[in-house]
Amino acid sequence: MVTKFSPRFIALLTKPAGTVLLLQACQSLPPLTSLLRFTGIVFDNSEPCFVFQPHVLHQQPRPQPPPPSRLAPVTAICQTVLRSGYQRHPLLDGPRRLLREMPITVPFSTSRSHRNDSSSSSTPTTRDASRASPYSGVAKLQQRSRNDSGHATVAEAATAGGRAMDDNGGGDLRTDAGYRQSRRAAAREGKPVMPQRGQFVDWAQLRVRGGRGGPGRVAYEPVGRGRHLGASGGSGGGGGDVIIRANNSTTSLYGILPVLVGSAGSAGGAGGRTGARGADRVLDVPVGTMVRIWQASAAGNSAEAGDGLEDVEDWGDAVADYGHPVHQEAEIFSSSEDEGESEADFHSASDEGEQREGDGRSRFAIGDRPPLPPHGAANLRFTSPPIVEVELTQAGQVLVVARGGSGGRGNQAFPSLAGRPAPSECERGTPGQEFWVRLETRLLADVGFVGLPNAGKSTLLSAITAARAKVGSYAFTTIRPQLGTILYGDGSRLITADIPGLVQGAHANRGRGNAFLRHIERCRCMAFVLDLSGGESTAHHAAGFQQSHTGAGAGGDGAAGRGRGPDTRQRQTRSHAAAGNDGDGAGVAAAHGNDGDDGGEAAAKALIGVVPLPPAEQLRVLQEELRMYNPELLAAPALVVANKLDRCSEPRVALRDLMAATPLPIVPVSAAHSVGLNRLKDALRVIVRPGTGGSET
Ligand SMILES: Nc1nc2c(ncn2[C@@H]2O[C@H](COP(=O)(O)OP(=O)(O)OP(=O)(O)O)[C@@H](O)[C@H]2O)c(=O)[nH]1
Ligand SMILES: [Mg+2]
Repeated sequence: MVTKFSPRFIALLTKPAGTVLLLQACQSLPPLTSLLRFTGIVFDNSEPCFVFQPHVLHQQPRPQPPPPSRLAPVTAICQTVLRSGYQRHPLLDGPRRLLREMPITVPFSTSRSHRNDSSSSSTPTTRDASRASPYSGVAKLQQRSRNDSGHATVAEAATAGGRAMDDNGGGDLRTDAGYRQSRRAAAREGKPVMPQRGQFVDWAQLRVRGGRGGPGRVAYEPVGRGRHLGASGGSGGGGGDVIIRANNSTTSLYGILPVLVGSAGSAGGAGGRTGARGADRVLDVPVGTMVRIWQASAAGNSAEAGDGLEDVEDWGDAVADYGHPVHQEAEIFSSSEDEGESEADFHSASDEGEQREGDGRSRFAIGDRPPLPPHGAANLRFTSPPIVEVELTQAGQVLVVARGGSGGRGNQAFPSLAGRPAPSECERGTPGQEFWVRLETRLLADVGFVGLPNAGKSTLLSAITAARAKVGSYAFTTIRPQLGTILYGDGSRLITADIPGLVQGAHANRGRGNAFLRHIERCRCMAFVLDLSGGESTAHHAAGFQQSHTGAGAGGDGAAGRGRGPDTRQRQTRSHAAAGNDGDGAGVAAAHGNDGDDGGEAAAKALIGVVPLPPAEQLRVLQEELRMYNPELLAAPALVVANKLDRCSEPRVALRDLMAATPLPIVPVSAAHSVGLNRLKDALRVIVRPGTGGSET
């Protein structure tokens, strides 16, 4: 069938992409056209020849465009931004690329599931995974604690291990004594500690950068019957975006890498082929996550900025190290320094020859390294307001936080003048956008336990769910919210959340109140957990105080309290623990004994809940704090859990006073002695799902 080879055909044959089929126009053309995709005509001595792409012979289906529904989330988020009156940002302008299901290429496995790129050869090796794992940072921390402090520190940590200091976490790591020891050693030395797997991480801070665009290509091909060469270098592909997506199956910000970079675009090819677009990096966050974006220059910068090409191994360590400050508990963002980071740093980073197609991680690692801040959360500070503030309120909403750079033009895109040699210029791709992102998420629970410190919230959670919350006879035992699930006989379940204790002034962020109050915003219902024996304790304390002063045996009540107390792990490790209200007499008497006349300190203790207020007063304080923080919170269905019934000498009187103070339903319980818990579970179910009454007992 092929009769003649035109110069054009010869040129096509030299293409690196493969061969083409040249067919002369003949009778067999009509049936062939149904099989083959026509791509062009060349004329050779006035005889028309037809050029077809060979792969079509296999009748491959044409690539279908992605379903248009993928665009919907983008539109949705834009609308959300507009509707909610947030400042519009160029990030949200213009047409959006279709969101591709590309990997996050997180080079380690976490409790969060990240999808891997099907085309990616970047599946991490075991060695890579261990290197880049957040726990490699912990291992390093452990190592460092050994190095810095010698065996004494580790031995000390091992001793502390017997004291059951474990935090709220779960999972395999709970059994890893070395890991726990390293956490304790680090905490003692004031170093930041990574959260344990299973812990709820409610904020994270990271740096995002779109992938660099691929470079253009300089290439030539014969034109005009091969008499001279024309430019045929294609443009580079665009860099991948960094995208944040709200996902229902993600519950925590645990394990988020401190730096996310979109993959770079591929270089352009000969024959006018455009390079492939870099892979997007999609970060799944829980629904309800607040995303705040700052310019890259808004925070302190690292001395390591733009220090050229680095070995992948170094990079892995850097990521692991940098992971520590990201999850710190630091709240203050007060001062800032200008970053002084130059574009040239990035330009120098990505050389054409170093780009590897289809390997997001290597591209992420080599030559495209964004500057890292020095260790310590104190270095991540923003004084200016964020340029974008968006809450992802629905599953599937996406936000393109950093767009990839555009690909450089190949020499084909440059003008060529007749009679002059083809242009030999091409462009490098532009770097992607770069920003700081702070993510804050909130628990989503059916019921939130709200109470002053030491009211028994964690004890209650442990009693009615399978969760094992840390219990202690001192205020602020719980510093991270924890979830638990109540299972009912009919198979239904309720998610309950133990929120850290609130103090007077929490709405003004006293005692990190804001961090805790925002979790309450996401609870459908509220259970105000009160210490029913609160008012009495003050009287008991006074008695203990008098006893200690008259020398009539300090802490008699305290001894009784300890005897009754269910918490066998009571420790006096914190300064205010000495004044804990459980096992209390001795501690409070001692505290009062030191400064018995100091009314200011007593008031301060009452303020943080160490000396519990009467139940009605506790409720008033809690409701007042909620009202000051967000008045809508008080509209949520609620009930009162009157806890520590066993400690109350006059329960009827206390309950009657409480009923007079509030119209809310009151459920008296003793969490420690499992009294009234079934009744409480029923009541919780009724307020969460009205109409699903019925006794469990
Ligand atoms: N006698 C008695 N003690 C209780 C009861 N419930 C809790 N406690 C004790 O009260 C103390 C505080 O309990 P937690 O559950 O840690 O209190 P919390 O409200 O979670 O405290 P924070 O985490 O600091 O907000 C512990 O010593 C518990 O053993 C109860 O029903 N009876
Ligand atoms: Mg607690």
